[in-house]
Amino acid sequence: MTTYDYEKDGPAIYRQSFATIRAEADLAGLPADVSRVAVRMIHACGMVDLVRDLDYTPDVVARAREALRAGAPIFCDVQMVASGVTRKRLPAGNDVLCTLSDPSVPELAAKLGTTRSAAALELWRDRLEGSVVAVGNAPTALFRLLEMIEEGAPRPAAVIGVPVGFVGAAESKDALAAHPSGLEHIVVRGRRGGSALAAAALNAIASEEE
Ligand SMILES: C/C1=C2N=C(/C=C3N=C(/C(C)=C4\N[C@@](C)([C@@H]5N=C1[C@](C)(CCC(=O)O)[C@H]5CC(=O)O)[C@@](C)(CC(=O)O)[C@@H]4CCC(=O)O)[C@@](C)(CC(=O)O)[C@@H]\3CCC(=O)O)C(C)(C)[C@@H]/2CCC(=O)O
Repeated sequence: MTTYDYEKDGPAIYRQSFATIRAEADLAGLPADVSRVAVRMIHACGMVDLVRDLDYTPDVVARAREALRAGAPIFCDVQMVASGVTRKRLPAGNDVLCTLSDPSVPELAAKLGTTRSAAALELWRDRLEGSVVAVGNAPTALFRLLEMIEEGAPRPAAVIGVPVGFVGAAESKDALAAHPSGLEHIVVRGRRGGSALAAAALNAIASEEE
């Protein structure tokens, strides 16, 4: 049997990863709190050039952290994002909610003529005010959130907007960044994104430790 020489110490793997990211990624222009979030996002996808596409409002990390400390719920577009949130990092035992699998959603989507991901946001309204929203997959969910806010829905405290893909992903993130409501946000411009990135950003925001 071949014996491979590889690192088996979990904390050592993390230390080495973060040191590599800090050596290779150009984090110099980022505020300290956004830089920590960027490191975690790069850690989740292995792309040190992600920083190039990162866009954010300067207070997004502070506002999201404040909301979480006050007990705000976290709304996720898909279960993959919700599953990636490390519960023990959450400062107030915050609820992590994904309404995509609610039995009412398929019918709602058919009625509204949209995806299930977008229709599922109709079930967020009651607790949307001051919440933290993490969109890692579905561009239609992010577009729908912006439409709902224009229609007068309550405002979340912050939005992690990193849907991935080729249809609507870049456009939905551009729309969030340019939205007249001035929502606090962090986005990865362009096609890149994904549930793992959304969860990593959320986990970094939730606790200050690296
Ligand atoms: C168009 C959709 C896209 N999905 C992508 C990538 C991935 N999706 C996975 C999975 C398992 C799920 N995707 C759904 C959200 C499903 N995906 C869509 C929709 C058709 C529309 C969303 C939109 O355009 O905004 C969406 C269904 C819907 O009606 O909303 C999912 C609900 C489908 C399902 O299983 O029923 C499901 C979410 C499961 C959950 O709750 O966690 C993948 C794992 C793909 C796979 O199964 O192979 C993958 C995960 C990517 C990630 O990191 O999250 C895209 C690329 C985002 C794509 C949208 C853009 C495009 O260019 O096509």
